Amino acid sequence: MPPPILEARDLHFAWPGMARAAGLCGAQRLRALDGVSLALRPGARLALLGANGSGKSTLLLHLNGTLRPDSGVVLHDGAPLDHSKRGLLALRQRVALVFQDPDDQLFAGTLAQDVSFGPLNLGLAGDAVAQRVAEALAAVGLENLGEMPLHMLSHGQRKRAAIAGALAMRPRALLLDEPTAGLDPEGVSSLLAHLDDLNAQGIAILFSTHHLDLARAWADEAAIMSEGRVLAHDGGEAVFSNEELLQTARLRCAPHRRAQRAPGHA
Ligand SMILES: Nc1ncnc2c1ncn2[C@@H]1O[C@H](COP(=O)(O)OP(=O)(O)OP(=O)(O)O)[C@@H](O)[C@H]1O
Repeated sequence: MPPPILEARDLHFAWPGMARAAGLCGAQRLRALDGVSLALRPGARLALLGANGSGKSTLLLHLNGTLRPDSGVVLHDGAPLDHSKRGLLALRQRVALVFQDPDDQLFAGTLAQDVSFGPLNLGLAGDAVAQRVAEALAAVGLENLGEMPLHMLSHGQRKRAAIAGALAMRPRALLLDEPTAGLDPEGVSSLLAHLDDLNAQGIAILFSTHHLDLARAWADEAAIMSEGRVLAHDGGEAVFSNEELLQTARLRCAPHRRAQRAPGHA
């Protein structure tokens, strides 16, 4: 098995104010991450599954160095992350995170301007930047929309634009937080096809979701998060067929039954 590109080892993390909030509402949960370990290997197709609030986004923010753990360590190619400005710039050329809400990521006037931000920041020359922008837009099927103002793109197009911005850094690992949220079925299938192409080019892909069917359809391996812990990380079917595990992680629930109306009730 190849060594991991990224590895989280025993991460603990509490958001500021979490303990106080837990006290106020009587909750038991004091930390967003409670001893998380997870490895992402070259070429992986890994789904990070968990119910709302299980800690997926918090973990992804640790994997790209945005957050620093209270304890534990994230390794990139076997070395602890360097959180200096220079270290993070180097990391983000290798590991790109795409946020759940594209509007947290996109900010420049036109699509092409936005996607060129990362390469420009690397100090690349104009031709090299243009080349990267063209490649990234083509990889997500937005090659004809480069001059479009961002606010004129649909939500699905903005999701793909955010991925293009990440790809322009030519990463080896792409971390996607709920990439299908807000997409219609056609948008989901087109996004998965783009992810297939990227993975075929050797990019390791980790995406978070709470949709079991989606994870089952796309991923080779799955990690299940619950209450700030990784309960299991294994080949897809070993995880997806473990009903007890899926129920513990609140990824399966009893079907909703509509209440019966009283006889004679109009
Ligand atoms: N900015 C924040 N400030 C304080 N607490 C936060 C913040 N972001 C997340 N949390 C808390 O951290 C825990 C984990 O949240 P996180 O967003 O990582 O979960 P998630 O699995 O990504 O959820 P979702 O599927 O709803 O996006 C939750 O208890 C949440 O309330």
